[in-house]
Parts: sequence; C-alpha cells; structure tokens
Amino acid sequence: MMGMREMGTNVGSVLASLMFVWAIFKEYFPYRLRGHVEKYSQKLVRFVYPYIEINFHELTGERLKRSEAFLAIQNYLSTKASSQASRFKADVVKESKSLVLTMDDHEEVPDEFNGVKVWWVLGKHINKSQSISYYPVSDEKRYFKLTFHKHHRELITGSYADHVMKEGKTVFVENRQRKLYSNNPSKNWHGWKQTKWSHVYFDHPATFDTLAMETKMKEDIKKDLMKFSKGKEYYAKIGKAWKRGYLLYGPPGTGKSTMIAAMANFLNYDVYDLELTTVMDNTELRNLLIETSNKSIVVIEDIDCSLDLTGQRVKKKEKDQGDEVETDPVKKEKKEESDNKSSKVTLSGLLNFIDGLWSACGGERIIVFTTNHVEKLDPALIRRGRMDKHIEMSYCSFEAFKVLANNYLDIDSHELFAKIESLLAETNITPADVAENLMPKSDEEGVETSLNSLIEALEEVKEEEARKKEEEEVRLKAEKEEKEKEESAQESVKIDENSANSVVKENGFHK
Ligand SMILES: Nc1ncnc2c1ncn2[C@@H]1O[C@H](COP(=O)(O)OP(=O)(O)OP(=O)(O)O)[C@@H](O)[C@H]1O
Ligand SMILES: [Mg+2]
Repeated sequence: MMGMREMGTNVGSVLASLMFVWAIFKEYFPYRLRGHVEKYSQKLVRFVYPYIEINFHELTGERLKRSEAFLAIQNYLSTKASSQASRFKADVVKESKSLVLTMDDHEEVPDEFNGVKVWWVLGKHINKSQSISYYPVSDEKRYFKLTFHKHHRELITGSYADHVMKEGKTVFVENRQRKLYSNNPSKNWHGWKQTKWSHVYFDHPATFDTLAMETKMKEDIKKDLMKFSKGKEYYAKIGKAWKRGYLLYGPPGTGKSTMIAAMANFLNYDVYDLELTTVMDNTELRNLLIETSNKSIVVIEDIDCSLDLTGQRVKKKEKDQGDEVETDPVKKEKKEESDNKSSKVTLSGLLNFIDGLWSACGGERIIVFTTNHVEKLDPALIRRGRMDKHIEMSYCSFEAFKVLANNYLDIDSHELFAKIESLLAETNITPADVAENLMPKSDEEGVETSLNSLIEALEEVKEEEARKKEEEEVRLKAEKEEKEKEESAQESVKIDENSANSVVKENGFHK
C-alpha cells in the first residue's frame, strides 16, 4: 500500500500542474465558459484525491472541555502506535510497572479495519493571537486527523468509529492510574489553570481482605458494590440515576476512611475528597460536584462537623440536643471553621443536589458520608434513596481481630487467642487500637510480645471501663440522694406551711 507521504508527493505534483493550467485558462478563456470548467475541475480533484479527512479536536464545546472522542482515540492509538510509529511520547508510568506510550505530534499511524486501510495523524494548531492577557492562554490546539478512501465512508464513520471508541475506553480503564482529588478553595478557581480540583495519584493499600470486620458484612458490601458497578442497564430500566449513597458511621478509629479506600480499590474508581469547610455556598458545591468524573467515589467526611445543619428540618433538633461537646480536636477545629464562615453550604443545598441535579449529569458515582454521630443527622438526609446503604463500623470483634492478626503478624491461631476473645467480648476497643498494639515495635519482638501487649491494653481498657461504670454509678447515686433530699425538704416546707395555716385558723385570723 502507498504510504501517506508518498501519496502526498504525487498529489502535490498533480496539483502543481493543475494550478499552471488554471492560470493559463483564466488568461485566455472567455468568462462565460469558466463556470462549467470550474465545476468539472472540482470533480477532477475529487477523482485525483478520493480521500476523506475527519478531524477530532481535543477541546470542544463552549467551555472547551476535553473531548471524550479525542481521549478514546488517543488511548486506542497508544496500542497501535507502539508497533507502527517510530516517535513516541511516554505519558504515564502506571504504578511503576509499565510505560504507557502515545504517538508524538505529526506522527502517522496506519490502521486496518475489515481489510480497509486508514491513517491517523496527530496534528496541532498554534494560535498566534496577539491579544494581551493577564493570564497565559493555552494556545496549542491538538487534533487527530483520520484519512480514508471515500468508498469506505459508511464503514469508517459507522462500525470503525464504534470500534475505536470502545477499544479506547477499555485501554483507558486498563492503563489509568487512579486519582485522589481534593477541592481547591474557590478563591483559586479563576485565572490560568481554573481547576476546582487538584489531584495526586491514589495509591492506598487497603483492600477488603485487609479490612477488619465481620466476613458476612464484608461480603455483603462487596456484592452491593459489584451489583452497582454492573448496573448501568438496570438503573436505566428502572429510571433511576446511576448513583448510590453510603453512610458509614461509628466511633473514631473503626475503619471508615479505610473502608472508603478499600471500596475505591475494589471498584477501580477515583476518589473525590470533598472538604465542605472550604466550600462557601451551595452554588460552589454544585459547581464542584458537576466537575466530578464517572467511576468515582465522592467522599464527605465527618458530615456532622462540616455541614451547616441549618436546614429547616434540623433547626429544632439541633436546639433540642443542646451543645454537645466535640471531643476529637481535629473534628472540633473543623466544626469551628464551619461555624465561623459567613456563607455556608446548607443541608438542603446538599440534599437538592443529591436528589435533583446529580441525576442529570452522568452516572456511575458513589457518594459516601461518614460520621461519628449518626444520631445528630437529620433523618431526611439519611433516608434510603439518598443514603441507600447504612454501614455501622463498630468496635473490634474477635472475627475482626483475626483479620488484623493475619495482616500484622501472619498468624491464624495462637494459644493466646482464647483469652483475647473473652476480653474482646467484654470491652470496647477500636480496630485502630488493636492494630497499634499488634504492630511489632522492633525486629526482635515476636508474635507473643505483640499479643501480650494487646492483652495488656485490653485489660487496661476493661479496668478503665469498670472504673467509669463505678464512677457513673456513684454519680447517679449521689444525684438520686440529692433529689430525694430536695424532695423531702420540699415536703417538710409544705408540712410547715400547712401547720402554720392551721395555727392561723385556730387563732381565728381567717373568717
Ligand atoms: N476495620 C479496620 N480494618 C483494618 N484497619 C483498621 C480498621 N479500623 C482502623 N484501622 C486502622 O486504624 C487506622 C485508623 O482508621 P481510620 O482512619 O479508617 O478510622 P476512621 O473510622 O476513619 O476514624 P475517624 O472517625 O477518626 O475518621 C487506619 O490507618 C487503619 O490502619
Ligand atoms: Mg476517617
């Protein structure tokens, strides 16, 4: 087959001859006859150059978003380019294992589909605008040019285009390095980069295997996630937006954040960590959420600390609860930060978004809320449909301990396990504390030392709990006695009053 460059040279010489003929023709031909000749000459060019070109630009639309087609083509060609092209760009090194190659600018990559040959070239326009701007403007516009013979127009614009998009997306999923996004404060949204989210590569080692919790619960969650990720058609059929809400609640250190990482690793999704205290109002919240991509988990941690729960429905409840003191210093700060802001994200803003707009923009998103105080949340926020699945992360059970022992010490059983089991049944200790005790502190420390250190910690917790219980009992007893005293004092006052009244009566002061 003739290469594109060869073909280009031939076409060039033909065109040069035509130009020459055209000049002579313009000079000597009568004006009236020119129209006919022009029509036939166009036909001639199409006959000499029977190829069609289609350009796929990188940036499209009003807001110059990155075109999905461009990305898919880029990924599709990355597999072709490695065998056909000679100049590459190495883009990403995925988890330090493989080099992902993409074709370099102006490199030509041929491809074949059902015996039909096509050519791809990556080109770019340099915008030479002279406008003076405070911010540097991106002046490079890249595009892929697809060239093919006009006879195959239907095949190429139909099934070949589908094939490229599908393959490209598969390659993208295989090669992509997942990201952890955090939202930028809105004062940084304008100007040159205009990024609402900044990202780092997401490389958290947590998996469901390393997560300490009951096996049944774990399997349940895994099944639920799997069903969700494969549920595109199902969600379309029932007319529901392809999203799912999870609420993780439980005391600090029970693995809520670890669970989110395990979920992201399980599904191969990106994570958007949404820090609500830096979001000024509901409009900003909306703008942020609209910019999230498919296949992602949007996380809002400590919802009770970061969200202004001034939705009408909550006002009363908040008052009723009084000022509960937040003990965790990190969360306390977060709460104060949220309280100090002038404009705030409201509960109803968040609810509206989850319910309404969210449904209209893409799918395959999971939204996870975490909290230490589930009782503080408005039932309207956590009802099914908004938060579809509620997961309680609780104190360490024996089953959860076994997972941790396996992770940290590589053991399935030990003679000290029985003692630990009975201690765990009587105490409330978080998996974080168990993990901390199990982790060997030096190379010399063996399994037994770690287990004994855990037993010690458990006994301490048990003693502490017993002490607290005793104190509570003493306090309650004292309160009860105080109350009884007060009551008896009131009683005696009443008796005194009554007796005084009767004395008055006897003395005849009352008529
Ligand atoms: N269920 C668990 N399985 C495995 N490791 C755990 C688990 N729970 C806690 N850990 C360990 O304890 C550390 C703290 O846990 P994590 O940050 O997930 O707690 P959290 O529930 O998110 O706490 P907070 O409410 O304070 O945010 C983790 O780094 C992890 O090593
Ligand atoms: Mg956490």
